Order: sequence, then structure tokens, then C-alpha cells
Amino acid sequence: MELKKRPKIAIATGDPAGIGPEIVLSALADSKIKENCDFTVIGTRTLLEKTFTQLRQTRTDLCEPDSFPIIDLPTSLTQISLGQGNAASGEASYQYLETAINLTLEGTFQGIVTAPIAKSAWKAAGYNYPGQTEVLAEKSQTKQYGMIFVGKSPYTGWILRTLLATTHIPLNQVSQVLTPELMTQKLELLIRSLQTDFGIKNPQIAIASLNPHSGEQGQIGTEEIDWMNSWFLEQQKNYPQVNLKGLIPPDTMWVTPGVAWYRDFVNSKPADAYLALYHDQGLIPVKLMAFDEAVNTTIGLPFIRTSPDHGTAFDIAGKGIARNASMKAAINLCVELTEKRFNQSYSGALSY
Ligand SMILES: NC(=O)C1=CN([C@@H]2O[C@H](COP(=O)(O)OP(=O)(O)OC[C@H]3O[C@@H](n4cnc5c(N)ncnc54)[C@H](O)[C@@H]3O)[C@@H](O)[C@H]2O)C=CC1
Ligand SMILES: NCC(=O)COP(=O)(O)O
Repeated sequence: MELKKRPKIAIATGDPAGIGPEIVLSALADSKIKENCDFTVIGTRTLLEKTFTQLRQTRTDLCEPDSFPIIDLPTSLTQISLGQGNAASGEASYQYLETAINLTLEGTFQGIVTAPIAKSAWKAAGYNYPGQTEVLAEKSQTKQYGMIFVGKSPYTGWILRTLLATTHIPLNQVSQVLTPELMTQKLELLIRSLQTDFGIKNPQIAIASLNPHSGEQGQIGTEEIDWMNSWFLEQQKNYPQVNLKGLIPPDTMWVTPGVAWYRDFVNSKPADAYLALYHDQGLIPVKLMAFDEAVNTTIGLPFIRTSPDHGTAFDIAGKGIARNASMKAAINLCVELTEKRFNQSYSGALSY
């Protein structure tokens, strides 16, 4: 598909009881976003208008809902209780996402940016998905997909990329769900995405082990000696063009990215991407370093999808204090990746 014009991006506004509508209106006030893409917001017009009217008392950086295209999916606002996800808010956010996916699969959009949803509200509405990622994969019939967090350091300009091998599963299931097959799939996907989406031909990838101190020769966990170490050696043989570093004890793996993020990435020689084995092994360091910058990106899909790294922030919904940085970064990254994938004449260097 050749892009004739600027990328066409759908922005789904997420759970109406959370900060989604506020951060969307606030991000869209940035004139650079309007210059770089043709976006359409998918949400409830009356809710966006109400959010604008109520919050402009507290913040001045909101874009008027009249000034951009909206695909309006009406919702009864009396059933939405700001700060509390429920079946009505879950139903609405699911419909926004589904509409964005359907229109993208039909060719109306090339990329989707999603504001946060609450998984509990989806469950209350009868949608039993662990997150938006799985809906995107299912509807686009994508078997191999991954959740990568991408953030650019405001201190050094270095880019932190972290793929999660497993995502929304209980901690006590991680060790059973992690298999050599799953790890191989995730690594393959990561290498492909670094090469094609991010333009890194010979990436360096750091891979974490599972147990403290990589198991200390089996004294504190045996997965490393049972299969992970041999799996890793096999991958080094399979990918001679990729510089694989591992298996790295999961605490010390984050020392180099920390230095690269805050101080110096030239001398610290960080990897192009980090493969973390479970949600909080990856997201604690990512959010510690990059809560305002990181973007949750789904790789492996036939289109681009990005989202802020944070959630619905029900505790501050309606207060006019939600920061828009991760939402803006999500839109900017979606635009860049869309340009790179669909515009054959694109020759610009990615800033991510
Ligand atoms: N992409 C998505 O759709 C995501 C959805 N979630 C969902 O969000 C809900 C709440 O999750 P939590 O763990 O509480 O995480 P959260 O990210 O919503 O909130 C954690 C803390 O960060 C603050 N915060 C979050 N975003 C902020 C922003 N833009 N500006 C200022 N402060 C901000 C919140 O006020 C809260 O104190 C859950 O239902 C979860 O499933 C969580 C992460 C991502
Ligand atoms: N912790 C990341 C997260 O919850 C995002 O999930 P998804 O909705 O993008 O699948």
C-alpha cells in the first residue's frame, strides 16, 4: 500500500471514565501533530465536548472537539462515572477500539493510537481479553505479535526499547508459559521489527534470565540450567548477524540502560533492545526511567498500533492534571512508523 498523503491515523479515546479523553484533547492541541498526519478521533462526541468544557477551567492546552474529525459512537453519559470504570465505560472503550480496527483493516487508516482502557471494565462489559493487544491481534488474524515499549530519553536522546516475552498473566504462571518455542517466537519477532520497523540491520539485543542471579547454578531456580542457557546458545548460532547478549541477571540488566538514559549512551554501549521475560521485569525499569516518554507498541500487526505506557489513571480523571507526554509520543511514533512502513518513498531517519 503506497501512501499518497500524510499518514491516516485513528485515535481511539479509551475508557471514558479515565484520563483518555483529556490526554487526547490535550495532545491534539500540539500543532505539530496536525501538521504531520491526518487523524480521526474515535469516541463519543458529547463526552469530548463535556471534557473540553469542564477542563478548560483548569488547563488551557486543550484542542476544541469542533476542530477535528470525530467518528462519533454515542454513549449515555449518565452511565459513565468519572474515575470508576464500569460495564458502560468498558462497552464504550471496546467499541472505540473495534471501530478503529475494522476501519484500519478496510484501509481507511494505516495506524491506530489507543488511549488506555481498563481491563476490569471490559470484563464487566463481557469482554474477556487481557488487553487491547489481544483484540488487535485476533481481529487482524495475527498469530505472532509482541508488546514493545519504546521511549526516547529527554536527557541523552538514547532510545530504550523493551519487549515483554509474556504480558498479562499471573506471576505464578510465568515459568510454565515461558517455553523455548515462545522465546524463539518473541526473539524472531523482535529481530524482524528492529530491522524493518526501526531500521536497525544488525541489532544488539540483551536478554534477561528469569531467576535472581540467573539461578546461581540452580541454587535459586533451575529454568536457566534446565533449558534457557542452551536455548540462548542455539539462538546465538541461529542469528550470527545479531549481537545477542545474555542471559543477563534481571537486576543488573538495567544498569547500562539506566546510564544510557540519564547520562551517556555513547560510552555505556547499551543494547538496541531488551527482552524481558515478564510484565514487571520489564515495566518496572521502563516506567522508572521513562513513564512520560515510553510508548506501548504492538509489533507483528499488518498496521501500526501505539498507545501510552500508562493506564486509565482513574484517581486523577476529571482533575485536569493528566500529563499528555506519553500520548503525544504515542501519536508521533505511530506517524513515524506508519510513514516508514507504508510510504515507499520515505527516506527520513527515524527519530525512534
Ligand atoms: N494501554 C492501556 O490500555 C493500559 C491500561 N491499563 C489499565 O489502567 C487501569 C489503571 O492501572 P494502574 O495500574 O492504576 O496504572 P495507571 O497508569 O493508570 O496509574 C498509575 C499512577 O500513575 C498516575 N498516572 C498515570 N498516567 C498519568 C498521566 N498521564 N499523568 C499523570 N499521572 C498519571 C496515576 O494517577 C496513578 O497514580 C487498569 O485497569 C489497567 O488495566 C494500564 C496500563 C496500560
Ligand atoms: N501494561 C501494559 C498494558 O496494560 C497495555 O495493554 P494493552 O491494552 O496495550 O494490551
